Amino acid sequence: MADVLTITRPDDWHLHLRDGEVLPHIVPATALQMGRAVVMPNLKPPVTDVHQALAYRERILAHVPKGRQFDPLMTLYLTDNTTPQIIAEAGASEHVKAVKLYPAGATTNSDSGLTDLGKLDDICAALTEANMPLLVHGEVTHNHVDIFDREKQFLDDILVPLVARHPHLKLVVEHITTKEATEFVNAHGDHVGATITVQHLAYNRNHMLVGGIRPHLFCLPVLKRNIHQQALQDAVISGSAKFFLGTDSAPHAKGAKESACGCAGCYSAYAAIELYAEIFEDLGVLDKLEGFASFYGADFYGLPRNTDTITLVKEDWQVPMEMAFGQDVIVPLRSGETLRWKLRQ
Ligand SMILES: NC(=O)N[C@@H](CC(=O)O)C(=O)O
Ligand SMILES: [Zn+2]
Ligand SMILES: [Zn+2]
Repeated sequence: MADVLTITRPDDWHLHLRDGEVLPHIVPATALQMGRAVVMPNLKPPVTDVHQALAYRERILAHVPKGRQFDPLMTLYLTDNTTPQIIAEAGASEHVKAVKLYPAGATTNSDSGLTDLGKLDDICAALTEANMPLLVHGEVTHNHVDIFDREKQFLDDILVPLVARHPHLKLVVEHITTKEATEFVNAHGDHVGATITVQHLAYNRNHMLVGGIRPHLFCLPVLKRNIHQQALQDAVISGSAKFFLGTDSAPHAKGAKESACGCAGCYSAYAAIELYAEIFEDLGVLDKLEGFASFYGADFYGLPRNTDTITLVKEDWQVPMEMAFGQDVIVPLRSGETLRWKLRQ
């Protein structure tokens, strides 16, 4: 088995960088690996127009290590006040690449999200016109729907009719977690894709709940049963260009996760490509890593593929138990464990 793996530089098509005093601890991790990242807009308050997105982008760029060319691809947060005019402005801007739909109450900082999904039609028409993708956190939020069924129900109730009404809309179902989501994506044309995280490939709900509750594996959409994990693994094994890398790396301070009401989100960006490499190798498809990590997302967004490369070497290293996070600390995914691949810097 090869001990050195050189691939085209990857991109992260779903990333939370947060803001303020944690940026110096969070931005370099991704900038050292990835050429670009789609930066999620769920700040407090959320990023809702081009002006705010460009200001946030500058705050991010201030923490990119010298000598690295890292391009943050910005997104706007859809609220009840988003207009087709705002979408058109985003479409005309060089640095805003997509719009993110959070159903109100679905996840971290989603309280400004869309309360009336009926408003989506005008937005989708404007997005189609601008050839910009709609990124969705695909979960319904009704109290009576079981948390493990919320993604499937969103597909059935919202996305199936939406893509039927907007057949040319580019749609990314973010951080998919179910067999049904892989089927939905596969059943549609090239304009429907999905991101897949490290944690949803590597774990199922047993890992989170058997033998004690592991708050650092809690993210949204929540880990599902093993047949769903296997469906996601099958999606990447298939090598289909509809599925691409999106870490959904979502750091929260240790205390906010190890709490009576713990926050959702896993921090994987510190070693994103190494973590995916290990999974792809375990699945016997290391040769499919480059397409998933470096080609298919760029192709979907209609952006050029990166032209430089990164090299991973087979070298055991131990993940720290904690990492700096502003005044706080964060517990990274696989903290204290040994990883097999290391990015050569
Ligand atoms: N994935 C998560 O569990 N959390 C994300 C929000 C999100 O992507 O849904 C976060 O911002 O913390
Ligand atoms: Zn989400
Ligand atoms: Zn996310």
